[in-house]
Amino acid sequence: MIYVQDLTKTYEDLQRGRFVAVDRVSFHVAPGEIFGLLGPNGAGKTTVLRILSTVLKPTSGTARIHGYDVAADAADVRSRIGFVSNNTALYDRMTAWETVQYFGRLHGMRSDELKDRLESLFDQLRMNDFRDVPAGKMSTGMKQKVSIARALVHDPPILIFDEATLGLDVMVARNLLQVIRNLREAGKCLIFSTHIMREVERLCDRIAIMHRGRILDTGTLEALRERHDEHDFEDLFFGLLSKHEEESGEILGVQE
Ligand SMILES: Nc1ncnc2c1ncn2[C@@H]1O[C@H](COP(=O)(O)OP(=O)(O)OP(=O)(O)O)[C@@H](O)[C@H]1O
Repeated sequence: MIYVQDLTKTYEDLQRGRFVAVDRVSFHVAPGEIFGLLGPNGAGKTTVLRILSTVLKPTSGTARIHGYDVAADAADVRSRIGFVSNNTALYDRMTAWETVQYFGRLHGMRSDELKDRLESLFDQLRMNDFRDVPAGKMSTGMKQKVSIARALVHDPPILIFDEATLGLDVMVARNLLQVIRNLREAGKCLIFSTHIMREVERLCDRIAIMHRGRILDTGTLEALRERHDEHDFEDLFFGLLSKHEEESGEILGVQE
């Protein structure tokens, strides 16, 4: 289970001064659910996910993963999550098998248990034909599969996908979406962040629409359509963003 309450992150930036990248964001994700975080570039998605994965500390607010606080119990949180982004660095000289094995060992897995887990993961993700290929010679799609296997090796209950389909061809991207659906069937708690509306429509059980650090609305696709009286999801998305821009503009206007 993931609980996020009033999460806020500010950055000190030379150009912008004190900049609020994430502004009082709240949501929860249940086991067996795919929660979509949808927003344009700069909305704050990656910042939220980095806080959940304990890489960044929140400025205020709380996030709990499986009962553990991301700031106070970082090690407990890290052992319970798998994080997949589109730019995971891999060691060029390590093969697919060695890479995933290495991360399994880091998670303290025993050799016999790890061997079985690797066999099953390499089958599931169809990675056997490049088991012994070093990362330096892999295609983007192969590398992405290694990153997914690496995130899944310790069988975490929580999985976070940050723009994970970026740069993948349609076959590999579809395959990844199917892997995510299978993980939902297995009862995992999943967050999937993207700016691609179609992926969210096809995959996510509930969706949060994020813009300029704020969640503008959250719900199932049906609930969002009903609430905003708009069937076309793209129109709904742009409508919400424009309304938010107008409202922020008005507030700025008053202050000036
Ligand atoms: N280290 C940092 N210092 C200052 N500002 C930052 C820093 N990291 C991110 N930001 C700013 O915070 C805002 C949110 O960025 P974030 O990467 O979380 O958005 P995003 O929704 O993931 O966007 P994208 O899809 O482009 O990755 C942006 O305006 C970004 O410039």
